[in-house]
Amino acid sequence: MPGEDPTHDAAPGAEPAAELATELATERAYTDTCRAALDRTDAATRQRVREGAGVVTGRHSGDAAEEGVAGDGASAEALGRYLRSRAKEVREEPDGPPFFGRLDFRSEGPAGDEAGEHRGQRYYIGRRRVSAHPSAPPLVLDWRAPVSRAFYQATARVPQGVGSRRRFGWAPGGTGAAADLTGLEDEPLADAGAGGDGAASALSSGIVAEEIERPRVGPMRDIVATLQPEQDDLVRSGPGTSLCVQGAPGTGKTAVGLHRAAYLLYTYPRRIERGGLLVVGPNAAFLHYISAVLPSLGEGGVRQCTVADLLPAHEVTAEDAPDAVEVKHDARMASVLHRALYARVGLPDGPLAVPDGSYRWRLGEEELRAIVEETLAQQPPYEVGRERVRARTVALLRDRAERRAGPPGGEWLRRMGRKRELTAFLDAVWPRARPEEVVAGLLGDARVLAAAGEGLLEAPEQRALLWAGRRPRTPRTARWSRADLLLLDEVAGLIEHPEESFGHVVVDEAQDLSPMECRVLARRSRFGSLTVLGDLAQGTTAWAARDWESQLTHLGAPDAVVTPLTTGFRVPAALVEVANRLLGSLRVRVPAARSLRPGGELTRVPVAAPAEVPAVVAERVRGALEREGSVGVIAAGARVAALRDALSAAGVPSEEPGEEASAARVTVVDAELSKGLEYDHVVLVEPAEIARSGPRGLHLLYVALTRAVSRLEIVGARGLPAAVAA
Ligand SMILES: Nc1ncnc2c1ncn2[C@@H]1O[C@H](COP(=O)(O)OP(=O)(O)OP(=O)(O)O)[C@@H](O)[C@H]1O
Repeated sequence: MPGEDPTHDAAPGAEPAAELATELATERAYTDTCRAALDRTDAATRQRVREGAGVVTGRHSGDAAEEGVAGDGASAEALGRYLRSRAKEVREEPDGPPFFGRLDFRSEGPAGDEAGEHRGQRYYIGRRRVSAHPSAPPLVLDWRAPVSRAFYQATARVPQGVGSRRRFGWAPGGTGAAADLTGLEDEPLADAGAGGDGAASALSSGIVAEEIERPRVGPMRDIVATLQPEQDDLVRSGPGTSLCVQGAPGTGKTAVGLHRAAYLLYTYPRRIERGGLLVVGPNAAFLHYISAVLPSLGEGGVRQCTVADLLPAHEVTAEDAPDAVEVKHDARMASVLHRALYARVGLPDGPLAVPDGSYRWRLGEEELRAIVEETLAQQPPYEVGRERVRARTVALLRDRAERRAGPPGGEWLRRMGRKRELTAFLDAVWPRARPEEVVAGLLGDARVLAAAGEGLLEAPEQRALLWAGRRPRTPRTARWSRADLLLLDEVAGLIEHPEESFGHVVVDEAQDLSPMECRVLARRSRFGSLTVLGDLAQGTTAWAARDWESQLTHLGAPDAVVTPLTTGFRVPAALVEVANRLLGSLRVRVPAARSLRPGGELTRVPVAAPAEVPAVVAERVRGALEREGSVGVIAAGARVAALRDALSAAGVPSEEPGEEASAARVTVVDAELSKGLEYDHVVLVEPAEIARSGPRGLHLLYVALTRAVSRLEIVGARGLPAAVAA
């Protein structure tokens, strides 16, 4: 590492202007060095990919070597894949600042000893590793490298050997060229007697405060330069651990989940990439909003989808009544379907005779029965069970044959396994099953449903499930509803484990998943781990979880540790206070949020007559547009169309959430879809309507109240719901 003065202890703002200017000039020169190295590495990577071989260099090279991708003769195919994926990033990765932080480790004093092998070293930290040459020491370390951890975790009380932490300020929207480096800030650590912890240091950093306050435009950004210690702890937990983050609104759950994904991919590329990493979000608008974060962290190619995207690809042509939807999402359905499937298995009702040339082998009913019963008791997937019965029946035949004429050969065994009589026996006791057949058989037949549902489903629930008018002639012609696809997936999973299985799954807004949806994910992460993100207070679906314990069990991660995050980075204090009033009415136990951001503007705009609301909203939006940042108009779903019309009549262009970048700064959003999103200025329309929009209306209002980064205007003719007004 270059650098003659690793213990540069300038206090923030204490430097004379001339000294700061010199420092800035030095850091700009370093920026140029990094950019030149990056350009060379990218060109070299492209060249190697064109040639289809070579040695992995530059970013990720450290972990790739550790993991043996390049070094130990692991297949050329793996190397090719690796290079191709890297080259893809080279092209796709947007330009940006080559580094955002610097660590100067101490060379003397007690903290110098703590520094260990890093004693006296200076490290720059960035989104990706930068090196001038594969064998040269890196110019910039990847933020995920082990030593970078001190950048996030070192405090004056526990300096971890760090003498000073430097943060860099870059012009927003710049390309990360030297001229875009606009400021720097030093934080001396390891000064005996200095107080403070991570959070205090974050608040005292002007650069962090500026980043948190920066107006929100476009999709979500990464927070890698300003991750807080408690967030970093979650990000860096190992691949074998499932964790659950119960985070109040705006505490960075989504950000933490995405950064953990990037961390796992970097640190455990083989383990995680083998299975693949999956990010699950509630809807397309949300996925669009978060889609740029992983690529900006250098990780393209991660699958980001909804639970519905994972389900069997049948066309949805039927719609369920609400009571049917509710039962189909209920955990009891898993047991009902299990029974319906296994109701097909029967015990043998006689002996089995299998011809073998001029001879006939006879197997007795008792021994056949034992095979079926024992296989059932082992609870293998249904299809595995069928093959197990076949194999064990053939083994019985082999014993007979062996006693008569010595051990038969492999060919004989294969021939026996394919015997018509044996397959007929299997079809009788353990018939093949297809998910469509099982589900159609259950929903289309009151007797089958009554048998499978006995003791599990009440009579009205069974009636709600039963296909009355739309009973199909065959499972092929069945018309499936959205919820039916969950049932089909469940049965498919009982028949055979899904082929698609992920090394790690990040689930956002997990409180909103039904038990049956949770099971879709549990099936696909059987050998992996989960990052479960959510907020019980923001549960708005009919089946939203009221506690994490049961939700985590449905997700197949009952041992996941639940960690609360309560420090909010989005909603300012004055607005958090309003939202917190609602918590008492929500019937869930969650710690209240507190805001890292002081201030916030709350305006109430009472409207005299309901008919005037759209025009008043348009007027307020026009006012909001005079200031910087995004504007979100949040309302009950039924109002959205009228509000869009009112805005367009007033000459204000607006868009729907998730639309590809357009010029509009205004988004009109159904409260249901506002989850996970944020706007600098929110115009909340008729909160009383949102509160009354269903059994979870107050939760929905809580979501809507917590979307504003700076300003919240509440517009309506119907007053505030009592729970908030209190
Ligand atoms: N350490 C941080 N530094 C800067 N900004 C941060 C930090 N943590 C979170 N933020 C910002 O706070 C906002 C909220 O983050 P995020 O959407 O991840 O929160 P959340 O807990 O998922 O919120 P919600 O529950 O409302 O969906 C985002 O703009 C995010 O970039």
